[in-house]
Amino acid sequence: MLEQLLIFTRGGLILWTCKELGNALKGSPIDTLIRSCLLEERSGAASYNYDAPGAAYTLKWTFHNELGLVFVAVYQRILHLLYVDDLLAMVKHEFSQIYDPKRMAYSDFDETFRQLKKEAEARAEDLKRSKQAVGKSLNNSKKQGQMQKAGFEGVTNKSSESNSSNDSEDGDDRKGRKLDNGHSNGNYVHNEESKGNGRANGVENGSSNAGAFDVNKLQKLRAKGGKKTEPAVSKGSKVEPKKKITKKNRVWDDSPPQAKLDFTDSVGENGDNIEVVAADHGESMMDKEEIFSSESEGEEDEEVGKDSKPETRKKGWFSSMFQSIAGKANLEKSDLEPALRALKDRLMTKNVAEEIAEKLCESVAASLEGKKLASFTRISSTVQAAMEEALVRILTPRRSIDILRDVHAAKEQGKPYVVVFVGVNGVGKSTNLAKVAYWLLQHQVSVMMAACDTFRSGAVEQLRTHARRLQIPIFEKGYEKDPAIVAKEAIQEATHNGSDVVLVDTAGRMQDNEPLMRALSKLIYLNNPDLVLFVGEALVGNDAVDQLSKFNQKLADLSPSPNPRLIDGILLTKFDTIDDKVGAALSMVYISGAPVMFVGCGQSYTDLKKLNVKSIVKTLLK
Ligand SMILES: Nc1nc2c(ncn2[C@@H]2O[C@H](COP(=O)(O)OP(=O)(O)OP(=O)(O)O)[C@@H](O)[C@H]2O)c(=O)[nH]1
Repeated sequence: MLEQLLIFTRGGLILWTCKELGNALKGSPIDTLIRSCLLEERSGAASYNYDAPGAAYTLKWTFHNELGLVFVAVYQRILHLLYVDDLLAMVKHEFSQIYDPKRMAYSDFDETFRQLKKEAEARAEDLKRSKQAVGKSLNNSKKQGQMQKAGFEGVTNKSSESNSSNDSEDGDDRKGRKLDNGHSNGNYVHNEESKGNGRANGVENGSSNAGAFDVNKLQKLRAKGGKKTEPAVSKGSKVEPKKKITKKNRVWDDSPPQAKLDFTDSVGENGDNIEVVAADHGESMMDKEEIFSSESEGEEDEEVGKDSKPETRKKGWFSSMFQSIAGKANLEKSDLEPALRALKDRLMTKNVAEEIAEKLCESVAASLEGKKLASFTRISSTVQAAMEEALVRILTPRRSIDILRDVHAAKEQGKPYVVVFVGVNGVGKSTNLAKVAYWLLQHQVSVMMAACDTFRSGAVEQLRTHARRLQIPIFEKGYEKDPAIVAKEAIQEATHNGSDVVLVDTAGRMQDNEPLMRALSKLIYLNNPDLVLFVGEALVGNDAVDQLSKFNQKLADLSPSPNPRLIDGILLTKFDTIDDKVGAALSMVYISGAPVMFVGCGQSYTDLKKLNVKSIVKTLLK
């Protein structure tokens, strides 16, 4: 059963919920969806699973981008409700008809919804029944085929019947799909469901379905002596030579009037050929325009007004390009694709992991589809602006992360503030731990280091050197000790000697190394640090996703606690070595949801900075 359906604005104002459903949802699935999916640019996904104690929900949604509305349906995951997409699409359509930004209450929508839900359920039921019917008929025709093979008279005829039955089935299936495409809600309805829609909505569709196994139809087909698809193919192939015949009209010897050479304007007999050439040309030019936003935008925009008026005239590449820029009423996915593809490539050249670039583009597409393009606005500019917004949103920390404030808060409670540095080997954990220590010292915070890399030889000495240079205490117990215990003793020591902060160095480990990940999980569980800082290299590309997602996954899976601590923040190192390939910052934040708290940009103690979101976004889109 559907648990709830909500309609709210992108600003978060709830306009309508189904009172009839009225079930109190367990946990907070809607808040979680907004926080972890919609706000984090993951809205390109098809659905979202939410688990609460005693409930496992699936959430599906659709946007009306033009009106800025969000429609969310919640149902028990176990039920696999087939009609939800269909229902959402219809609710979106109907609600958009009555939506008024000044209106707050929509109780009149209750009845409409009840009706829409009934219809959607009926269609899903029809679909289920027709599927069963198809299954049965398929079995029957198989059985028939087997009997024929077993030696009945007229074997050839019958077998051709069985063939045509299969062909006919395919043919009708195709027909069904075509009809579905015409369905106004087609974009949002699964193929399966839209098949159902088609059948329920139209007599023609219904008969086409029945016709799949209609004996009369089969006999007619057999009489024609050919597959159902053949005439269509031959029809199609006839069209081509016709086009070619028109080509012959272009006889250069006839010294045609000069005006005919102006292909951009021609509507004459040669129009087809000219249009093909012109259209191709136009498209490729358009692609270029989508990728590189040109400086001469203003000039072109002026032309838009002139050229886009005579709709019926055939257009050359010049005018068709403008039509694609300004002539569209509402943006469709196909309009956005070239610009998004270009943007995805650009993000990837900046070292953004492919998976993330892809998801971001899907999300931007979802946020733009159906939106009206402001007149004279390029699709590429619109897409770029939407992507810029999305990137800023992702990279801007959602909660305030003020370490100095938190350090003082811990101090007031009489305990040290504990930071654990984790990450794979050689990324710069110890060096950047020392930089953070230096930064804290600059802010009159007393620091103690804890040498909990008891695994790699030389690690303790390396940290000791930093401690000596910075003149701060270090807690060390040598090698082959349990790092979780060493950290615990270090924190006790810091509590006794009144250190404000304990910085815990840990051994580098690969995300797949289970024993080491288990040890890290234990260290975190036992000491409950205030901050788990993932140290990652800014040089990584696709590997960033694997590192961070597996670190988080292992910390969750291997923790003895039911509420395991995950990564709280990111320290991105070696930023000085990457030029404009700043994509790792985006990939890491996107995959973990944790903010970049520091950026290491050199090998001296002062080379520690805060991330400048604006400049990163600018570089990513440059
Ligand atoms: N250019 C540059 N080099 C850095 C930066 N941070 C660390 N390094 C260098 O990276 C190398 C590895 O640094 P470490 O601090 O030893 O790395 P680690 O993660 O502690 O290493 P393991 O303990 O083996 O896992 C050293 O040569 C550092 O000088 C940085 O921000 N920029």
